[in-house]
Amino acid sequence: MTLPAPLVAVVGNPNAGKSALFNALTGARQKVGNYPGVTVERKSGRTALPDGRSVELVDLPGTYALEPSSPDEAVTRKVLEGNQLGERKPDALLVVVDASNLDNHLRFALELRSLGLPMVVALNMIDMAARDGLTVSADQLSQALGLPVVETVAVRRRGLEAVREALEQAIGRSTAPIAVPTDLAREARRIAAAAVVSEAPVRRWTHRLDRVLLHPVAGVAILALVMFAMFQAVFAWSETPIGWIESGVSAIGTGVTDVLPEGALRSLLVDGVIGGVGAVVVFLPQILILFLFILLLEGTGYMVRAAFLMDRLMGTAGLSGRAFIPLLSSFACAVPGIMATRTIDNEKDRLTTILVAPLMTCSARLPVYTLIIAAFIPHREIAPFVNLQGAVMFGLYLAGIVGALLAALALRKTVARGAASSFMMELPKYQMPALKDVALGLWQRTVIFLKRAGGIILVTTVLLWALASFPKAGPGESQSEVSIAGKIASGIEVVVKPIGFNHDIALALLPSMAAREVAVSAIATVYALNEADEAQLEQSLAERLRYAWPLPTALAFLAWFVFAPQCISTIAVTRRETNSWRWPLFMVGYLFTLAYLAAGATYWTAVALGL
Ligand SMILES: Nc1nc2c(ncn2[C@@H]2O[C@H](COP(=O)(O)OP(=O)(O)OP(=O)(O)O)[C@@H](O)[C@H]2O)c(=O)[nH]1
Ligand SMILES: [Mg+2]
Repeated sequence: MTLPAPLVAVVGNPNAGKSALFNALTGARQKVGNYPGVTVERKSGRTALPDGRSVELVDLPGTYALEPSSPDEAVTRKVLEGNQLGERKPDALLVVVDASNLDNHLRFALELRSLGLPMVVALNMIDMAARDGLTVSADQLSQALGLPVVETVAVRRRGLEAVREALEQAIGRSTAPIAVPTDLAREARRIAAAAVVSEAPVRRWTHRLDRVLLHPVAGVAILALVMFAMFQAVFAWSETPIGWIESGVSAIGTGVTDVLPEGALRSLLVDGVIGGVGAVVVFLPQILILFLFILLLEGTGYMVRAAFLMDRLMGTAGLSGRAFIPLLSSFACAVPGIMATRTIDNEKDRLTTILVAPLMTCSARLPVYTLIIAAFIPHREIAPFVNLQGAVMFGLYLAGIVGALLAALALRKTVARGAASSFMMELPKYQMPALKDVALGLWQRTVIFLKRAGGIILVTTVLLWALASFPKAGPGESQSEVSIAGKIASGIEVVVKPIGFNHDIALALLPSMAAREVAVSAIATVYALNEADEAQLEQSLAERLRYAWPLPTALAFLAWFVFAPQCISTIAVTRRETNSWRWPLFMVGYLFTLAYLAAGATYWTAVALGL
């Protein structure tokens, strides 16, 4: 009776070069099949050891950790533990690691030691590492890791004989399991550092920076600080350019007033188009400052680190780490964010992400937030370099994020029951952001914003102008009460009065379903129609609001906008991406409920505090 050839499983992180090494070792002697019951390819082949014995190699899918997060990874784990149907338990492991990405790849290698199987480590891609200015020593790595390590360049067939020799020595040797270190990432970093002979400055700096920026406490604190500074800048740097746009808009308005005779056309242009759309356009500088920060952070390589830091936090809320990028793009707009959830392959993970994406503060909320903040929150330093206005804005963004995490947690316990799958990402080197890309990104945001202003916002505002202009108020009557829009608003007011909303807000709510910024243009238009008084027209919208609204009402309005799904496009894209009306309706329902409760709680708390 002949014994079957020893089985060696080729394992490692995705893209380590497993298949390349497997192909190089087995040459033409490969067989392809499927694991019974699962659609993962089983590729096996033979190679001859120096002593003439033959071993069977099986090439496994790339895996980040023993805890599987995908069906592929589940197969890998089962094979390694000898539980996969149709596969015997391996006699040894050939662990392939990428030399230029050692600390990431060593984590899995360290976990694998707990299986108690003989292991050989192929230190692959040393050519790529050398090109990056990194020299790694197989001997030093072997010592630090306590395993045989062989240098390979799989695609150039370098190191194949050494792998075969190492396998020959390893197979059959009894090996005790080594417990997985408690701080796996730190241990992997330590061992990787011990293996490095020399490193180019960029790589060294990247590692030094990462030690601080990826630290679970310091790193998160720095991220919060960066975000905080970003919102401070949104207010601090925008004042001057906003002043320019305001003067420009008001000059155009005066110009048109001078040229046209009094009448409906003049009112349409001055009160509707220029007054309404102009009130939104002034927020362009703030949006650009916000995106300048985001683009710079992306360009330096920091954004991926932010995702890495958030991964754990999102995991506790039941969100997949893959949700980070869709949620991050939802800060620009939930529509592309929701479309980006297609990269999440688990259905429940994806649904949860879609349902909470509208809670990320999109740039369309910025005009609303800024208007109310400028009107009601004093421009005052509460600490050195910390302005109250920026702090409130930061708080509103934070409220959205916290709301999203809590909502995800609740959804995971109810309609989208299940646990989140984690993922690992490759961290790029730090670099100077390419200014051309940043400029291009800002230009694109400008175009998007102005197109919205000239499109949906203009159309809705003109429509509202018409509804708010007719029928005309008689003497002693108020235009905003008598008009069609005013009548509709009075109906809505009944519902929103308990949460402190007034007639102005009730009037803005319906049209701002088309686009959130319309809340600003609508209020601006209605005020322009209402007040023929020249002196009042000279005042900015913020100044007029300050006198017209009590503070608790303004705060309730802010709280409302953190949660309310005031956006038809988001509802439409949710319908398309989930392929039914069920989830968009659910989303609208739960978000409006949250908005109502939050606004009410804010209003009554503020009233109780005597604000
Ligand atoms: N320069 C260089 N490239 C390599 C080396 N080994 C593999 N590659 C390349 O790296 C890429 C990934 O290699 P694969 O063998 O497909 O990696 P894998 O580990 O099987 O990846 P998954 O199956 O996705 O987990 C391919 O483009 C290979 O050509 C190497 O030693 N040097
Ligand atoms: Mg492969």
